[in-house]
Amino acid sequence: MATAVFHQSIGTHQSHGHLYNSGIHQELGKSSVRLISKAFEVDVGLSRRVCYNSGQRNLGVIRASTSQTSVIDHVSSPSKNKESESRKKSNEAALILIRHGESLWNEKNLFTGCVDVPLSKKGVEEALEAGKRISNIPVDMIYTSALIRAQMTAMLAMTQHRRKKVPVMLHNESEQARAWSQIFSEDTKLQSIPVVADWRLNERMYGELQGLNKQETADRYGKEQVHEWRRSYDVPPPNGESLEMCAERAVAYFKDQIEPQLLSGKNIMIAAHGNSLRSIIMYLDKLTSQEVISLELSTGIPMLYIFKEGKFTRRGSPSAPTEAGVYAYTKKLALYRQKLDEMVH
Ligand SMILES: O=C(O)[C@@H](CO)OP(=O)(O)O
Repeated sequence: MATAVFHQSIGTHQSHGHLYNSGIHQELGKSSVRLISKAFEVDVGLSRRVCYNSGQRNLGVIRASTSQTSVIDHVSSPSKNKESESRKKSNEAALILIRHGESLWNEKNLFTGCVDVPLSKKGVEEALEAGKRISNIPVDMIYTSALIRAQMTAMLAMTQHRRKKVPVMLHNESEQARAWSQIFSEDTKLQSIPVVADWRLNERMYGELQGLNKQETADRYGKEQVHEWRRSYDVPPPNGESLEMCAERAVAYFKDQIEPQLLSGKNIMIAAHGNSLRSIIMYLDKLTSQEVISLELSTGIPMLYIFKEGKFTRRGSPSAPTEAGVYAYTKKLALYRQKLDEMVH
């Protein structure tokens, strides 16, 4: 299978698969970073449990704790056999993936990971531009990470959408948050797009590299070592997540929460991060752990997939709202665009 590369590639370095030098833990250790790592470790622990459960595909417990919303229609969790049947008969749905626009730490060339940094001015512009590119594609639900740069990107992009529905953040963190954020008008609900934020779509936790300058780190530990930390599949950066570990929670979340929505015909946008999206694309495009090494995602470039009969087909990136080709991919997309045109005239 040809290696999938979106927009640009950083080259063809090979992963050597050897372990990182454990001495680096002491050298790079910073108490603030440690705190973040600790907080995250708790979550990673939980995700492991989620992953074991997710093998069964019937996730009553996880669903109950994460998918109650005031705006979303509930999708029941089908049993394994029924699921493969319903996959075959599934409705067609669009899936848009967007890596957040440039952040203030991308601008400074710092490892960011789970540090919660906002977009730069350029990132804001990229998010608006991404929004223009997808302004004719239907979006029924939005998933973002728990990090502000992905959330800003999703919200800014939606300001450009021609359908003018209002993205509404769902707050299911407590009973009170849920109760206090209810919408009491069915009409208003219909004009809203539920936005689900979940930490499992977060950037991979970069461990003790978080906050360090990428160039300085390469100068200090060698280009090859740093490339291995950044792009290999199974070598984690010091005290951080490898892509494989990131996939354990991001792909599990995608399968458990997002795929059922696609199966029911909902058009979905996911605004997330370079590495959480690399792991999801690896799953969608069935890339090998060798192929994913050269998969690079640029900031603010939307990628369109069509989900039909249980299969994901990558349709590339719409380059402009006026571009005819993208909307001709499927009848449904063409019709949607036509409706939007009629609404305006
Ligand atoms: O710093 C990070 O969090 C990521 C994305 O910007 O870096 P990398 O390019 O190494 O995946």
